[in-house]
Amino acid sequence: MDTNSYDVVVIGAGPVGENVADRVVQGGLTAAVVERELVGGECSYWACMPTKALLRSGAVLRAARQVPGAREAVTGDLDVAAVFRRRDAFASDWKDDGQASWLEQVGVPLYRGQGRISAARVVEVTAADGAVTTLTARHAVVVATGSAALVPDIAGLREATPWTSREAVSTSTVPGRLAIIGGGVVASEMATAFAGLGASVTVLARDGVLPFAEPFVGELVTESLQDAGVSVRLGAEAEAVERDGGGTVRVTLTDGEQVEADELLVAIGRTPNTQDLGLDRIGLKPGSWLTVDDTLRVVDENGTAIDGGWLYAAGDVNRRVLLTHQGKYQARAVGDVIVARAKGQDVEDGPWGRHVATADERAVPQVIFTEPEIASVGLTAAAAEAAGLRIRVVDYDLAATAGSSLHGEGYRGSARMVVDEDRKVIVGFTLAGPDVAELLHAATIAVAGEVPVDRLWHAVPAFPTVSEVWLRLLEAYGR
Ligand SMILES: Cc1cc2nc3c(=O)[nH]c(=O)nc-3n(C[C@H](O)[C@H](O)[C@H](O)COP(=O)(O)OP(=O)(O)OC[C@H]3O[C@@H](n4cnc5c(N)ncnc54)[C@H](O)[C@@H]3O)c2cc1C
Ligand SMILES: NC(=O)c1ccc[n+]([C@@H]2O[C@H](COP(=O)([O-])OP(=O)(O)OC[C@H]3O[C@@H](n4cnc5c(N)ncnc54)[C@H](O)[C@@H]3O)[C@@H](O)[C@H]2O)c1
Repeated sequence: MDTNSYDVVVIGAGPVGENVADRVVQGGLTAAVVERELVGGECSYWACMPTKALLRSGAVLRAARQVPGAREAVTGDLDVAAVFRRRDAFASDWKDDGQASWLEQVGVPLYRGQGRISAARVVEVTAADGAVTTLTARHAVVVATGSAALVPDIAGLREATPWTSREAVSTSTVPGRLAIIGGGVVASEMATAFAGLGASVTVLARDGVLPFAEPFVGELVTESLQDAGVSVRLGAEAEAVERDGGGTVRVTLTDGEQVEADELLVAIGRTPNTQDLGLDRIGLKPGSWLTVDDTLRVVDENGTAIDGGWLYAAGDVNRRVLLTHQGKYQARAVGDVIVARAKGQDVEDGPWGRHVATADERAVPQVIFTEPEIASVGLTAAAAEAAGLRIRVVDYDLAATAGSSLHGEGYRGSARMVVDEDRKVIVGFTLAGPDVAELLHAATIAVAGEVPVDRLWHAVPAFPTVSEVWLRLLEAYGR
């Protein structure tokens, strides 16, 4: 048995773990990373990058078809094999040499295998050949093990070998008929992608389509999925599933109706990768999400850092926000706070301080790459009200800007600004429309920067761009 000591041991080399280790090393400490699969994690190989590659070709084709002059040049349909080849390249053909060598370059040793906490500050790594290496952390262990698709206990579902996001994202065949359980982000993006690739898609959206977003988001995405031939079954709940000898999957709904498909994708949320992590060795429950304080230190049910505070959790596994960019933001905060604590420096843990992830609560940006694209930051009107804020909501038809009419024919979209009336700052902003992703950061700056609405009148959007919606929203709000 080898024993190796580092200042920090990071379990999980997804986007978050990689960034924690890098940050710690930049701060002058040593760090090692443990990874059981591919360096780069879910995001690089089965989530963000390959899904967006699957979606992009269809989006470009739709965009070209909306512009006279370009439309005439489009004479065929998507080249499905070429779409999959591009996806493969974005998933680095499911090889992690590039990211593993980046770790080497930044001075972070990689231990391949299953990491398990065996005692305070001690991590055992079991390699594929069964060899065990023991790593000791002088200052901190950071759990960045991410999450996996949640498969619910629906009768017959597991036996029917459903797809999770992993299979959907990495397939190289388009099923003739694809049924999807769920109406969230994965369901909406994959319905968009596979409908574009030629599948006949049915979405079983028990709780609606994108129900956590502003209501117009679900309406617009549902409408456009239906225009693309997708059957969107709002309120449909799967009760039983079976796959027959011929490979057909039959989903029986609670109302007795049956939906048939060639593949079934389950997309109802995530479960933390903490099952086989040794949590029981330190008094925590295997399989549970790890609760953290504002400096990302794992805490017990009373909010007390466990065992003197050597254990941190960042990224999906702490359930604060299940998004890559937000996990990497946490990674920067957690890397810096571990360095500060190790060096006896001041910890800036007040709101918006250097060592906390305040934006997780009120300023999370997200883009959903459906048709139309959805770009949002901060609170929805409903969430702001639930948080007790006195708000005013301003809506604007995005298609009414000069920029959007130039963008393409039949532009459909909407924008909503949620203003905290007591502080006169924007606390939420949602855009739905073609190519709105790149408009989002302006809103993120306004929300995180708490820019007063009066000052925003001086932030003049260029003409003729879709960003002119900012001016229209301010005009509707008044001054
Ligand atoms: C289909 C899909 C599309 C998505 N698209 C987007 C998007 O467009 N934008 C966005 O921001 N987010 C997106 N997300 C979310 C994003 O993928 C996650 O938020 C992100 O991957 C979380 O990063 P992480 O490092 O916390 O975890 P992960 O990426 O899950 O990485 C964790 C790593 O830890 C390893 N690991 C786990 N347990 C152990 C152990 N015991 N020992 C050793 N190694 C271990 C795993 O193998 C993995 O490599 C998407 C998610 C899905 C499912
Ligand atoms: N573009 C992006 O930013 C992007 C893309 C994909 C995934 N993600 C992230 O990945 C995570 C996982 O995505 P997801 O779509 O799996 O989860 P989700 O939380 O977005 O949506 C899951 C949906 O399934 C519904 N649901 C829950 N249990 C159900 C059941 N038993 N039967 C039917 N419906 C049920 C929920 O009401 C919810 O609407 C999300 O948190 C998301 O942030 C992000």
